[in-house]
Amino acid sequence: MHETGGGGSGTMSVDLNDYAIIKEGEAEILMRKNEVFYNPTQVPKSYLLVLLCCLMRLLTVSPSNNQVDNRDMSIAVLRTFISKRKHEHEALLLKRTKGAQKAPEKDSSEPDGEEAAEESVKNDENTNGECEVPQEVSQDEPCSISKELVKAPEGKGRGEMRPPRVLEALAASGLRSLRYAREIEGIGQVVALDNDKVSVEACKRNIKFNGSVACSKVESHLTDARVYMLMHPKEFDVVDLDPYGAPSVFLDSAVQSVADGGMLMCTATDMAVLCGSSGEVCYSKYGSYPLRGKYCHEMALRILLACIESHANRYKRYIVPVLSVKMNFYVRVFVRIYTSASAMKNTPLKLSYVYQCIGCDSFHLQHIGRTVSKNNSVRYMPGFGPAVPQDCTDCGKKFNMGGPIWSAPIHDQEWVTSILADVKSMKEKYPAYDRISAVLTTISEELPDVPLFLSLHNLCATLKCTSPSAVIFRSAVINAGYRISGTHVNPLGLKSDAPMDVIWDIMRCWVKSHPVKTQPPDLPGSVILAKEPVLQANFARAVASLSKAQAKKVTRFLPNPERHWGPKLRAGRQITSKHISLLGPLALNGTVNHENGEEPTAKRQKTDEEEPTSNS
Ligand SMILES: C[S@@+](CC[C@H](N)C(=O)[O-])C[C@H]1O[C@@H](n2cnc3c(N)ncnc32)[C@H](O)[C@@H]1O
Ligand SMILES: [Zn+2]
Repeated sequence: MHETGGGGSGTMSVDLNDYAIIKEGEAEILMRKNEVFYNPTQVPKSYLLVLLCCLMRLLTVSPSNNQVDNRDMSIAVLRTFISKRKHEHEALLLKRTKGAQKAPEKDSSEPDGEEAAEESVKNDENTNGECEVPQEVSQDEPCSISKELVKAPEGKGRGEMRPPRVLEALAASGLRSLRYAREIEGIGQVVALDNDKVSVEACKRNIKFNGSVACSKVESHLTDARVYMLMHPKEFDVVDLDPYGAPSVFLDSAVQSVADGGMLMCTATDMAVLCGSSGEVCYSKYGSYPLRGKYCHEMALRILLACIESHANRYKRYIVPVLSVKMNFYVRVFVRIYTSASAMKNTPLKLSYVYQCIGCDSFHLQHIGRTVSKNNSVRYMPGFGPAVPQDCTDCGKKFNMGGPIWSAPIHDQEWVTSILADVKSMKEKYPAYDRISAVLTTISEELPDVPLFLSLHNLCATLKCTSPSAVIFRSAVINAGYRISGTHVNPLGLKSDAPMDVIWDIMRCWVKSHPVKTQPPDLPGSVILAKEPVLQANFARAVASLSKAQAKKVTRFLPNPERHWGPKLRAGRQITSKHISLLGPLALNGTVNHENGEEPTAKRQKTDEEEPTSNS
């Protein structure tokens, strides 16, 4: 028998023989042996599905868990968040001290960013939507740091920073909250919610099992997270959403619960929806149309960001993404949230529609909004359109239109560098070190201002030619005067600021020296190759054709850790013949086939239904 207690929350008798102990990082959680289902993707809300019963034999289990990546990455981001916030706080105090010295008659009641934002809102209401702001108001600078930050209820003196409070809105057994509390120095209270009674009981048991630090820092509540977040506006420095499937129903309340300058961390695992298996479902959940293609996972990230921004805008708030990752079979974004009615006007500049050719997969972005600068002011205008003619100038086919997507940067490279440096300095603290450091390394080399990416395989499939090596192709792009990088989303993806006509010219030149068999003349590839290239591509190897990490042979991608790697069923669900027909026979292994269940096939069958009807 084990008496768990402490933190003033009473004691509880637990017969350890009934449990397996699952350890991850410094946290340990108890799983009932006779019920245990250790879902390698999520720690379940109930443990009915007995597929991995061999685990029951183990007393202590080390999770081979791809959710570990998710939690490790979140811990890494949180560590950087705490250190950055400290610096911002010190800078704010310094600014205030200097301000007070310059104008001693002004006291701390001077409007700060938040009050200024409120004033800006009032001004907006008075101007009846006339969108002009003085140019000297910085368009990009996050303009408010929470007043709460300096209230320091737990601090010793005025101006001391309060330890960040974290809300894990969908906590299940509490493993994530426990890791945050036990592993992150300087963290404040962690509130773990779940609307499932069994999960909350498990969470409470686990808090006690993890000893005094956990007991003093982590609290667990049985409640609907949406209601709780609405009841606690701007109260949490960090809100973590890690749902089964789509986070969309939680976003509206989550964006309201984050303090100014705070962070929202949000996972979405409904990749099939976000990647275009049923565009209308994606539209109903996220307000954007996905497009099927090799870049669909990056598009998924950008759809999620656009959706969060749209919820934030409803409350005169806006987001600043610091890190957006596609890992395994989910996407997760880390965004800061600020309040400013004037900065919010920039949102349409950060969103775009995407036109994707149904014949050759060329894609083009169209911004929703633009600005016009005149004298000392900026005027906000709708974007110019259309960005493309009715028919693709490369192959003559029609376009599908997707989006809107977030087309501004999805990472803050300074943050990425700090997170990566921090992760490397504490290697042993991250069970998923290899994976998260590889992802962060690749992200650190991504072109920050290029949304979406090309697939060399797709280009070659369209032309039906052999593929140049990535190094040769990258060299040709660089030699043509453009930039190119990899993407963490896809080992074969290439981000470039070269326009599509340049890309096709490079490929036309490649085909001249690597001829293709004659094809029917109306195929997109034949139409493209029928034109002479304007640009004469130079395939001589360019110095920058390998990224720094590639040149140093630093790992950028890891192979999947096991066969049939993919999302598991929601905990507690039985696999039935219905699932097998939906998910394929591999579902019997508890996995959804990654290729079939998650990502639409690369070169899809183009059906008549996919062709947009003509306007006439
Ligand atoms: C994927 S699990 C969370 C996993 C956890 N974050 C981790 O890292 O181990 C999602 C949890 O959300 C809970 N949930 C679903 N809807 C909820 C709601 N409206 N309010 C609170 N919890 C909810 C479920 O009961 C489930 O335990
Ligand atoms: Zn085309």
